[in-house]
This record gives sequence, structure tokens and C-alpha cells, in this order.
Amino acid sequence: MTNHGADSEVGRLRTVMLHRPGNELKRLTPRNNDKLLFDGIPWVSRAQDEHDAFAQALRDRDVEVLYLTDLLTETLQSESAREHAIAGAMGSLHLGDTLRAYLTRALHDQSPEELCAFLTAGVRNDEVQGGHGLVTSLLAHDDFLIDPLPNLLFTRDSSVWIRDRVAITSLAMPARERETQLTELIYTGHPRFAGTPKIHGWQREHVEGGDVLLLAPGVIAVGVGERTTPAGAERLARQVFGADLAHTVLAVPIAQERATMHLDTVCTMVDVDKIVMYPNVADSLQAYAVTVRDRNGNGDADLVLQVAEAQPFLVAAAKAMSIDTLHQIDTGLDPVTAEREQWDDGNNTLAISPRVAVAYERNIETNSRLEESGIEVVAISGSELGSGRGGPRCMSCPVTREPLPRP
Ligand SMILES: NC(=[NH2+])NCCC[C@H](N)C(=O)O
Repeated sequence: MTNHGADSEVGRLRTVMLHRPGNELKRLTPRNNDKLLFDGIPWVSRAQDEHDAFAQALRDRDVEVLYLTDLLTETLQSESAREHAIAGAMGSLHLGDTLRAYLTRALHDQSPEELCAFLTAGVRNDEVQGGHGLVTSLLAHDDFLIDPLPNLLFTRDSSVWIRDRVAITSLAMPARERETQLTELIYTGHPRFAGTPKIHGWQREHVEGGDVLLLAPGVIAVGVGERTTPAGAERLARQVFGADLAHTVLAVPIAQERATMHLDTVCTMVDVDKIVMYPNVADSLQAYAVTVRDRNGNGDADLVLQVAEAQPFLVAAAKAMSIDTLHQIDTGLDPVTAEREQWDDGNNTLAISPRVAVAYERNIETNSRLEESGIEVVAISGSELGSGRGGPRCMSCPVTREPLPRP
């Protein structure tokens, strides 16, 4: 078994899981893009070129790139994985028994590659040949029988490695719910991940990976807002404490709105003690430090949690990380530029190692401040990729990072 896992946001990145945008993006129309959580209609081939350049920039720095669809196709070689996958996709209450039975049979006849394509790009009513009863006749021709998953691009959200465990997350928006059935299949069935212990799960309280920041070994910040719920943050805390994956969880309230859907839209780590942060929230961001007061028994539910009073985020974080200061990279931007660059994911960087971070090239001001602070910026273009509102961090799930040297 390969050693996978991560205990920080900045330890040398060795392996990352990406999703190359595919036919699921071709499903977006001006009528469904809001529901599918895109702000525009991307030019798909250009988005693929941009994504290929992103992957290449990582490979050029000796990062192994795994593609979600390759892992899924390999997983679907197994009959039991295929059954699970098909049953998951057939769970929708849109279908009715006649159509469900027909689709189940039809999907069983597909090769792993084809099945992977249907699971990711979905199936539209007019793609089903012949009349299959009342439901297909009454649904509109462009209704989806299996919804497409355009947000698979954002692999950060659908699973998170914490130390040697992988958390299958529970996504809050209906358009993304099914993504975690796929990540669960991969981590359960793919030989590469055999034996990996899992935590959380898509049936549990909402937690999205974009809200989970591994600030330092043992210290995890969890954004609580539009996506991760307070109960989700508590559940995750219990599990990481129960498995000894962390000693402190910082619950960080963020505004419940699209611009700040995840904690990683306002801040990301770029060094062991440096964070790039949206200046318009820097002064107001607060954190509740959660630790274990008592272990009454063996189960996660037996833990008695200690919740400290809210403190400024940077203060609470530095304390939990046992460092003097968590330096906020002073982006020093005027509020309007800051707001524009935050919207375009300027604060959403992916660290390859301490002080080396991938960022969208368009955020000129934020990037120049990063460079002035000694961070090497690996700039990628994201004019099309960005239409889903996600940057380099959202588009990557670190599978293996080298552990940071312990102080
Ligand atoms: N970690 C992140 N910030 N992910 C961005 C996800 C964007 C995606 N369109 C959504 O709304 O869910």
C-alpha cells in the first residue's frame, strides 16, 4: 500500500487528485447554470487547455497527478463497485420504477469507461431511446434523468485527507450531492487505496473540503457558513479527536453567501506561518477553538468537547499552532480591487511546498503582494476554469504531502 495522507496545507505536495473538465461542462446552459453552481457557460475546450496547463505545472514540479475519472474507471472494473455506482445514481426520485429498471439494465451493459462517462456527464431524457413509459413521456426532453456533475472539477470539496485518513465529505448543495458517492467508491474500491481508513461520509452532517484547512499538524480550521454546518463542524471535530488526528479544531464562521462559500475563498496557507487573506474580512474573522476536555469512553460521541470563547482568527490560530504569529500576507489592496480579486479566487492558492503556490495569473495585485512577501507564484490562467468560482486550491485534492518537520 502506498503511503497517502497530509498533515498540513504546505508540506511538499507529492500526489494530487484533479478532475479534467469533460462533457459534464457541456451540459451547462443559461437556464441551468445557477442551479449547477456556475456563473457562466465555460468554453469547454479552452477550460481543458487551461486545466492541462495546471496539471503540467504540477508535474513539472514533480507532483504526481491522478485523475478522478481514471481512478473511477479503474474502480468500476469490479462488479460490486459497478452495482454500488449504479444503485447510487438510480436513487433519484425523478425516475419512477419503469425508467429506473430500464436505466439500471442499460447501465449494467456499459463498459467501465462508458459507465464513468454517464455517472459524470449524466443522462438527459432525450438520450434515452424509445418510449419507456409515463415518466419519459412527460418529462421535458432536456430534463436530466441522471444529473451531470460539473462541479467535480473542484476535487477539494468531495474528499479531504487528514493525516492517513480520508474524509468523505457531505456536500450541501443538491447539485453536488452525488459527487461524494463517486469519491467514496474510489476510496473504497480502488486497489491503490485498499485499507485506507475513512472518516465522515456523505450520509452525515454537511462538511465540504473547501472549508477544511490543515493549518499545521494537529490544527484544523473549519469554515462554517453556506456549506459546512455547525453540526458538520462538530461531527468532524469529534472524529478527528477520536482518531487522534488533531488536538484543536478552529470553527470559523464565514458569511453565508456565494462569494465566501468556503473558508478557502477567503484565506489559504502559503507557508508554515503565512496565510494569504482577503483584507476585507481579515479584521473580523473569528474562531472558536474546540479541544477535548474529557474522554468519557471509547466512542467519538463520548468525547466531552471544550469550546473556547470566540477570538480573532489569527490570534486563535497562532495559539493553537504554537507559533508567535500567523502572518497575514498584507495584500494591502483597496477594497474594490480586493473584492474583485477575491471573487476571482485570488486568495485560493494551492501550495506545492512552503513559499511556492499556484495562483490564477489574473489576480495581478494579490500575486504581486505574495511575491513581495517571498512567495513564489506559479501562475496559471483560469479565464474559463474560473467560471465555476473556484481556484487552484478548489481544483485539487492533495492525496500525499510530505509531513512538515516537527518543531
Ligand atoms: N473549495 C472551493 N472554494 N470550491 C469552489 C466550489 C465552486 C462550486 N461551483 C460550488 O459552488 O460548489
